[in-house]
Amino acid sequence: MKLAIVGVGKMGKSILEGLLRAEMLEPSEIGILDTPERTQAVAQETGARPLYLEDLRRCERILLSVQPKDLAALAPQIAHPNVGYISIMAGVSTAVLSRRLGTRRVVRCMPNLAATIGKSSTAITGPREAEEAGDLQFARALFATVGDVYDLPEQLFDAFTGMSASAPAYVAVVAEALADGGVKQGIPRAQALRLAADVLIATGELLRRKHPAVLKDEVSSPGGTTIHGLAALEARGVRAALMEAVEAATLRGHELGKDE
Ligand SMILES: NC(=O)c1ccc[n+]([C@@H]2O[C@H](COP(=O)([O-])OP(=O)(O)OC[C@H]3O[C@@H](n4cnc5c(N)ncnc54)[C@H](O)[C@@H]3O)[C@@H](O)[C@H]2O)c1
Ligand code: PRO
Repeated sequence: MKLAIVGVGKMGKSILEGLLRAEMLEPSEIGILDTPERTQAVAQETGARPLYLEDLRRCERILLSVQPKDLAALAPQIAHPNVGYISIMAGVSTAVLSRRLGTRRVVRCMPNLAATIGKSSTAITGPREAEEAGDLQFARALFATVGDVYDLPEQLFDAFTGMSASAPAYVAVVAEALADGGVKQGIPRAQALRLAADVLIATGELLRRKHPAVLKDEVSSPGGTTIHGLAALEARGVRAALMEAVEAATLRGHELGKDE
């Protein structure tokens, strides 16, 4: 078995689907382990092989996509000397992974939910032993099947998590609030939600071509509608709120990574 995925929830399943879509591995080369019901359902849907804990020792690499709180109980059951580990757990450092799993063949990755549609931005880091064993190279290829991959120094991982990985939730709140604003002014709910999604997608495309400040200035006619809307946003401290959101999420990453 080339790869076992432990935890095929939202993220584990997205990555599984990405690597199957890209034909990086055959379904028969991938094993999955979750609750019995979830394992069965995802195996049936994707063709990946259902695994038991004892099968993991025969896998070349294991992708860990369980919650950080589940690592302590899980690690002793899955620690095998000849396996390379790839983790997407928020906050959990390569040092903690190494200690818990008893190997330096550990890779820390941080994708985001856009992996579901092949548009994740994924940060990757790992020690020399993971590079030498080909684990980093494997992880780069794996995450390239679900979007863009960036090598990132580990000290920036919690910041990357608080910004890029958490951002889909921040932006979803912005979309919902925009739609609420439209509904308050009389636009039907379904139409308001569609308009909010469309303008976020289009603005994302524009932001790839021009600086946010330029885009903002181009939309804001002198004495027009937008500058009045912007003044209201500034009065409510929207910039500070977003910066504080990234800081709070980054600090939570530090906390999640503390190993007792
Ligand atoms: N959701 C995101 O946007 C996102 C983004 C980047 C990273 N992450 C990280 O990815 C990891 C998974 O997040 P998710 O959103 O997919 O969570 P999830 O709850 O959807 O999936 C976790 C899965 O792990 C399974 N699981 C729990 N304990 C297990 C065990 N001992 N053995 C096998 N399976 C077990 C659960 O049944 C569940 O299906 C987390 O560590 C999170 O920090 C999440
Ligand atoms: N979702 C995970 C969390 O909220 C990690 C980043 C995105 O902890």
